[in-house]
Amino acid sequence: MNFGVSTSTDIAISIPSLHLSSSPLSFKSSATISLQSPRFRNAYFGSLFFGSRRIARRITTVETRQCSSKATDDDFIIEDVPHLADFLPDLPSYANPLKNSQAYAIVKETFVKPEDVVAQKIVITKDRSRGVHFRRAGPREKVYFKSDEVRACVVTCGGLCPGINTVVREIVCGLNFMYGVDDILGIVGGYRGFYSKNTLQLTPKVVNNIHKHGGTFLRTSRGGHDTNKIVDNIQDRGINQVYIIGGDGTQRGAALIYQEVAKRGLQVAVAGIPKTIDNDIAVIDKSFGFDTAVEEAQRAINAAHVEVESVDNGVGIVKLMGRYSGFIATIATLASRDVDCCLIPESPFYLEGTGGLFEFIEQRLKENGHMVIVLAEGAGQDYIAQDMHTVEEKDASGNRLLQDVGPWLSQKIKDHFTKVQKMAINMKYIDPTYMIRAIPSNASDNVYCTLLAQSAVHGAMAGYTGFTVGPVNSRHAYIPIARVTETQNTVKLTGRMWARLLASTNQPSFVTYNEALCEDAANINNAEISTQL
Ligand SMILES: Nc1ncnc2c1ncn2[C@@H]1O[C@H](COP(=O)(O)OP(=O)(O)O)[C@@H](O)[C@H]1O
Ligand SMILES: O=P(O)(O)OC[C@H]1O[C@](O)(COP(=O)(O)O)[C@@H](O)[C@@H]1O
Ligand SMILES: [Mg+2]
Repeated sequence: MNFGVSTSTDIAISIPSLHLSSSPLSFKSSATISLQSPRFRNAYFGSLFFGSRRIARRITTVETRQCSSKATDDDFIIEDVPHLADFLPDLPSYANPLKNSQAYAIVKETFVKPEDVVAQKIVITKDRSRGVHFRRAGPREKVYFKSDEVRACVVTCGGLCPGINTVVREIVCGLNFMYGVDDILGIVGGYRGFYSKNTLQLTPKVVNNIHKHGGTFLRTSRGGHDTNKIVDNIQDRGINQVYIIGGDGTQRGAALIYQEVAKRGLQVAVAGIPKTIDNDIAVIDKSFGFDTAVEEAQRAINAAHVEVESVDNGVGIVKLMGRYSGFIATIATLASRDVDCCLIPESPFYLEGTGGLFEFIEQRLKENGHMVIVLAEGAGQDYIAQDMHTVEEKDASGNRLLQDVGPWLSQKIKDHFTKVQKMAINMKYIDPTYMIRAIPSNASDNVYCTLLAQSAVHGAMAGYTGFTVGPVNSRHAYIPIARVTETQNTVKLTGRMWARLLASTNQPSFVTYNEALCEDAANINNAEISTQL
């Protein structure tokens, strides 16, 4: 790895954020540090097996002979994931059986190098910090499980999303075809299934066709996470690899399972695969099924447009999913070009007065005779609560239950134009909410799901645990679970994506720059963290 300096000289580095090494480590920059060396791992994991390790490396001595780039001090941070050997130091390792597999026999570099990392910041400025890096996903030379000793399980939790069945299928096939594992259990009905339901035996044959169907073959649920009962069950059943497919709530639950497993000193790898239709999972580029959902949303938007184009003063409203994050609405709007206005949870809007929604609707109706509004289900929730004096309710997982913004907004618009403006409008309201997530994934999401599943399998076999897998700047990485649960991914009002949307629809932005800054900060900090288990 080249740290932006010479490729052939010795580089002395020290690790200032960690007090475990008093003398700087010295290594060849071309071969780089071995993250898997027992010295490295034991030194930095001993007391830290509950969380991610944030390892800041400052290159303190640099000689530049071959490289033209400027030699400067440089921050290089790796946020690494735990490994079973951190709390089971005597764990034996074995040669990876992939070496002998037909699929990988002709691959030039079968195994990912221990020092390969994925940069979170892809656009960097010369002389500025390179930021955070994650361990690259993929098969490792050594595995920490014998194939015939693996007893894996797969569970799916939370809401549906296109592609869940593909991930389940590919975990089963990946374990079986790549690593010869044939003891794989399906946990039925989400987290509570660990202690309240019988398991299913999963084989490549059993899961062969499930990717062609929407939903989850394993069924799912909200609530019911009881860490002790779950880990007792894992222990009782002799499970040693746990694959957990779910969103932010699920990943929080997975982190607790990992911690309990580590506390009990069990040789159990816990791997999270992020799933959510809302695309609200931090760090990763995009969640699987999102593109499929956006594509399906186009059909609803198109229908709304056709309807309102054919009548006088047609106002179409399409409500799409997005509890706290308006990604589906934003991207569906950008993709469609038939949308006049997009309303998302991150951006508060107002109806009356100058710059308000009513004024904009009136203007568009005068100009075009019709208009289409795309509405994320989480938009305007505070507005509705104020207007209707509603009491906040939560679902079994602790997520806020939303007020139905679609009918509320439709009624407000109708009332305003009939009563106040004395203008008849033709309202067409379409709510395809569940239709966009209850479908099988499209081709590209299927490929994405396969990569996620195979990366998770490689990671667990290699002994990594407490990780979530996902693409970071298009490269799959192992990300510490805590990193994906500490914040939620939201549409940034001060970002270029939202600016592109505003430029494309030419809708009012409803907020000033300073308000947008505040909203962005609040959306990150106030992201509701479900606590009810
Ligand atoms: N903070 C938490 N700690 C432990 N488990 C949680 C937490 N939040 C949610 N869960 C569990 O994760 C599962 C799914 O959570 P939910 O929020 O419904 O969906 P998602 O994972 O898709 O966001 C539920 O079984 C829930 O009990
Ligand atoms: O009716 P359900 O199944 O609780 O799901 C509704 C919610 O699920 C979501 O799809 C998000 O689900 P997750 O939190 O599981 O990703 C939201 O968009 C929506 O508000
Ligand atoms: Mg969620």
